[in-house]
Amino acid sequence: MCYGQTGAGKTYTMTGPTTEYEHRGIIPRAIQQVFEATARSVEPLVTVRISYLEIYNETMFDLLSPTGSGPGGTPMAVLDCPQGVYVKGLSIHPVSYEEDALSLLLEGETHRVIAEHTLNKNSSRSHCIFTIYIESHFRAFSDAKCVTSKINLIDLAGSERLSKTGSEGQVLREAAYINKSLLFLEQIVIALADPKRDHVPFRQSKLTHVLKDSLGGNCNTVLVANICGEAVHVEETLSSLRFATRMKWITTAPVVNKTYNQELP
Ligand SMILES: Nc1ncnc2c1ncn2[C@@H]1O[C@H](COP(=O)(O)OP(=O)(O)OP(=O)(O)O)[C@@H](O)[C@H]1O
Repeated sequence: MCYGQTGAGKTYTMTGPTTEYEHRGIIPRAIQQVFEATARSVEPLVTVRISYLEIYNETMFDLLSPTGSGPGGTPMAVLDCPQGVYVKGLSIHPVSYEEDALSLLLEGETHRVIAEHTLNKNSSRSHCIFTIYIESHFRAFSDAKCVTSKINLIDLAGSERLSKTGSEGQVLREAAYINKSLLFLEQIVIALADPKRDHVPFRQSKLTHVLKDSLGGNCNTVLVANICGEAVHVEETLSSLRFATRMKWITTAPVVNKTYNQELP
């Protein structure tokens, strides 16, 4: 997950420039590694699926089926289930090759909401979650075993000091949603890091609810704190580093998601 002030390079870190493959971002690299690993493994029969969710102004959109999540389409909702949270109505696409997954990433990118302000010509106005679902079936066991995993690759919208971005109208309204949802995220992180807190209010925003099992659940979480190095941004830099420090206080004890006696395809 990439976190930081607007224009600090979160989208660049996650996706990289479209023209220079050698500088590709974390998402294309993760896709590559997943497919390299599946090609190497002989025993498990692996299926890989992809979804791409956008949260814009507290509303969820399916970047891989934009009309489906628009007006009149399937309403999307975050649901809690024993295996974790999932988004009802979000399309999930099976992919067999790295290129298929990269095409879906590119397709989703073209549907993201962006706008221009003083600090970034192409500022993301939404939080985006690219998810890779991996299911491995092992036939060699007497009881067939299935291992399921999920990688959430998250490009958060950037926090904005309105005095610096000079945003107006729609862009200003978007900034208000972005700053509010990042504040809720920070509150969740503070609550998760406090062992005495017995209630963590994940449901107070779509972002925190969707990320419930990526923050305090059965997961490993890596945060990239993007900062602008100039002295003029020192306050935002300190704020991002404080958030990153709080994230480090959260402890999780992930276990492999195994199920037995699954019907093999
Ligand atoms: N490491 C880098 N090398 C070259 N260019 C970069 C790098 N990081 C960021 N940039 C450029 O800086 C600009 C801002 O980066 P980017 O859009 O990734 O910021 P952001 O943190 O996602 O901003 P926002 O929160 O507003 O969406 C872009 O033009 C991007 O190409």
